[in-house]
Amino acid sequence: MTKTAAIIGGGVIGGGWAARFLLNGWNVRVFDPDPEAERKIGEVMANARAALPMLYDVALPDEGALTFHGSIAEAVEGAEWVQESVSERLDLKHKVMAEIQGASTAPIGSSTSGFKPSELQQGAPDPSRIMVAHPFNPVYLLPLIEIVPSPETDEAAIAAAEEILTSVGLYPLRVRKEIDAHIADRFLEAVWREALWLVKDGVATTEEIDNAIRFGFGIRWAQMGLFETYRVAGGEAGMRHFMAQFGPALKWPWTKLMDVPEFTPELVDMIADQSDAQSGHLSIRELEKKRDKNLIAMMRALRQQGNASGRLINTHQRTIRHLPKAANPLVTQDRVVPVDWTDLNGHMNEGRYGQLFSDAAEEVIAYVSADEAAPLAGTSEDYAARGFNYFTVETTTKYLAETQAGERIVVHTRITEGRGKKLRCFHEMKRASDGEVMATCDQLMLHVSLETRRTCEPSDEVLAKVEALAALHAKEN
Ligand SMILES: NC(=O)C1=CN([C@@H]2O[C@H](COP(=O)(O)OP(=O)(O)OC[C@H]3O[C@@H](n4cnc5c(N)ncnc54)[C@H](O)[C@@H]3O)[C@@H](O)[C@H]2O)C=CC1
Ligand SMILES: C[N+](C)(C)CC(=O)CC(=O)[O-]
Repeated sequence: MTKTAAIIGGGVIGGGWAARFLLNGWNVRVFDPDPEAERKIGEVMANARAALPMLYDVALPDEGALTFHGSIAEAVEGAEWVQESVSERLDLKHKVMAEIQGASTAPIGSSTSGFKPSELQQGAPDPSRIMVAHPFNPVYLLPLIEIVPSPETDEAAIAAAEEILTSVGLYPLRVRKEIDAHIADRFLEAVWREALWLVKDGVATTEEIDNAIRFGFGIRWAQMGLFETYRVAGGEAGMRHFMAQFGPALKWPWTKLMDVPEFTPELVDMIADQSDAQSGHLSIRELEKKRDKNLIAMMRALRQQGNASGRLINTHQRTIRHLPKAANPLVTQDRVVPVDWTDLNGHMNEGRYGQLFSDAAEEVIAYVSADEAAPLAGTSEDYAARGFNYFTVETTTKYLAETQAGERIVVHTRITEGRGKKLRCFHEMKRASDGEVMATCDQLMLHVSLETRRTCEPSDEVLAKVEALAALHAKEN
């Protein structure tokens, strides 16, 4: 049965939450008194629909239903999860929590950037169901959610939150003790404070500060964070040496510590003018699109390495992927062309067709070798772990129409020869929207032992599945 989330407050963050749940197959019920809320969420949804599917190599679940409601009580009806994302005012959050709990017993996550859960729980009918679930913008792409319970939050509610958020591809990080601004915003604020001083003191422009981040430590942080990065920087002696060498510098006046530059009109003008000079030629929507494409390309690179956010996406993908069903043809790919697959001609590069048809062949191998008892049942990875695979020895690809990033494509595969060690497939890549055939690939594979690295006969079970599929595909459609 389709699950339901209620989103209370549909601004920048509530819109992102709505998109994350909807694109993962949940129904979403929204309440926001702003008459513009529906339009704003529509714009976030458009960005999310263009972006999130590109992170995966399989189709996301069918989108849930998005509905708007006239009151909090109506919006939370039937919801398994309530996400509060109203403006950052404690009195408003208290009022909203009371209204939610007047109509629902579901666990509630608050998007608050700074308030502690015990502050949110003050005066609430049932504090045990309230916790902070702090996301990062854009919520539909960035996986981190800081889960901050107070001692009054019920363990079962926290466990439910962790399960729900993981199921939609998020990374719930439980914060051990409540503290103002949780973990990440404390860093962000410290960095921002320093940056304001550097601009005010004329040391750097907004663009130079951004360059100092994006050409250097910003890239490092995305894959190893802070401590692992510094451990490596300590050389062979690791963290102890790093601390001995750079620890004393913490006491030198490298930073302005807690001093905050006053937001005088001059400072605000200086920063806003520099920011306009840096990025004013692009609208916010254009900047969002640029940001989303860069994030997708970076996270897909981390997927290839199986690290950090990339590892999370790989794990999540396993939960939404399905083994192809016996059919003529077999549907071996259903996905959206990601931004990093295009080239300077602005279309999908020919090398990526090889990747796509290779992925389609992996699905055929997964189908014929599926062993329900095996740990990775239903993936070709599992067959390789059992010491066998098929190697490609010949392909002929025809490129029939241009393919753009963001297009949903399907691959239909037929087994044209399935005898002994031989497995020959004919793949047709089609545009999902109109069924136009955009490329074809004739691929011959041979069954191989990964131990001897030589061809060998498949087992009787695998061969029987290959032959049955070949017989099915020999029939006219
Ligand atoms: N903008 C950001 O970068 C991030 C914000 N947050 C947190 O998310 C929350 C929301 O922030 P934003 O989305 O940025 O603000 P926003 O101003 O874009 O959206 C707030 C929304 O709440 C709605 N609202 C006001 N009163 C309401 C009520 N009684 N019931 C339902 N909706 C109501 C407003 O109409 C507005 O659409 C805040 O707690 C903020 O700290 C968390 C992470 C990042
Ligand atoms: C600026 N902010 C404190 C609202 C930022 C966040 O809370 C998280 C983010 O997305 O950077």
